[in-house]
Amino acid sequence: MSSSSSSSSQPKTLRIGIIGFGPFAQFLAKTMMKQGHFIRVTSRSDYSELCTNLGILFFRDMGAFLESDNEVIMISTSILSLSRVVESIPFNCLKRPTLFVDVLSVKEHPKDVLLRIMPEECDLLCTHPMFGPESGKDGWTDLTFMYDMVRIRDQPLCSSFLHIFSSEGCKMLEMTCEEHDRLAAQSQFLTHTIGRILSEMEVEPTPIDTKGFQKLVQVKESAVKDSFDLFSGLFIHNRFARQQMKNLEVALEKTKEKLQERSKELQDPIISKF
Ligand SMILES: O=C(O)C(=O)C[C@]1(C(=O)O)C=C[C@@H](O)C=C1
Repeated sequence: MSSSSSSSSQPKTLRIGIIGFGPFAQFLAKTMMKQGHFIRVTSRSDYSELCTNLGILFFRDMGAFLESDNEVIMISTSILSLSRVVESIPFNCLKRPTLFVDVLSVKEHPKDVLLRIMPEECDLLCTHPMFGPESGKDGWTDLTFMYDMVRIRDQPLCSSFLHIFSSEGCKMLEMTCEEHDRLAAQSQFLTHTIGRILSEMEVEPTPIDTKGFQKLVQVKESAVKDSFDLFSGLFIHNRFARQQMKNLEVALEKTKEKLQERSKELQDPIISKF
C-alpha cells in the first residue's frame, strides 16, 4: 500500500472520492484524472451521465460511496450546504481512517464543522485553490493554493494530495484558516461585492472604454458567472466579511464628502479664477 523505498520520488496514485460535483469540483477532477488518480463521486444532483462520459463512477447513495474505499475524500459542496451534507454522512460506512480535504472558499467554517462531526481517526486538510474554471482554464502555473494541515497524522498521504497542486506549478501557501478568512474578506469577497454592485448598476461596455473600465467590466462579468450562493457563503460564513462591507460604505461616504468639499472650494470666486 505505502510507496516502496525505491519509488519514493514517484507520485502516488490516489483513490479520491468527491462529495459535491458542481463546476468547481469538475474543474479540479479533470486535472486529477489527467495525473492518473482514480475518482469516485457522490452529489445531491444526479451527475451520473456526466460521470459516465468522463469515465468516473457516480454513487447516488452516500453509504455505497464511502464503502468504495477512498484514501482521500474531497468535500466540494456549496458553503451554504456544507453542514447539512456533513451531518448526513454515514461515517460508520468508512472502510479506513480517511483524509478529508475541503476546497471551500471560506476556511474557518469547514474547519469547525468537520472537527465537530468527523470521526477522530480521520485526518483533516483545509484548502482553498485561489482560482477556478475561469482563472485556471489555461493551467495552474503560478496560481496560489492555500492550505492548513488542521489534523494530519498520515503525512505521506497528505503530501501526495498536495503534490497534485504543486506538480502543476501552483504557489503553495500554508496559513491558518483564520488568516485565510481575514485576507480573503479583503480580497476575494471585496472583488465579488464590487462585481455584484457593478452588475446592479447594469454596467456594460461602451464604444469609448478605457483600459481601466474594461477591467471593471471583467470584474462584473466574472462575479456574476459565479453563483449567488457562493457570494452569500463568502459573506455569511466569513466573520471578517461584515467589516469589509462597512469599510466599503464608509469609503463611499468619505469619497463623496471629499468631492463635495472640493466643489465648495471651487465655487469661491477667488479660487475659480485659476
Ligand atoms: O476562476 C474562476 O472561475 C473563479 O471564479 C474563481 C474564484 C474567484 O475568483 O472568486 C471563485 C471560487 C474559488 O473559491 C476561487 C476563486
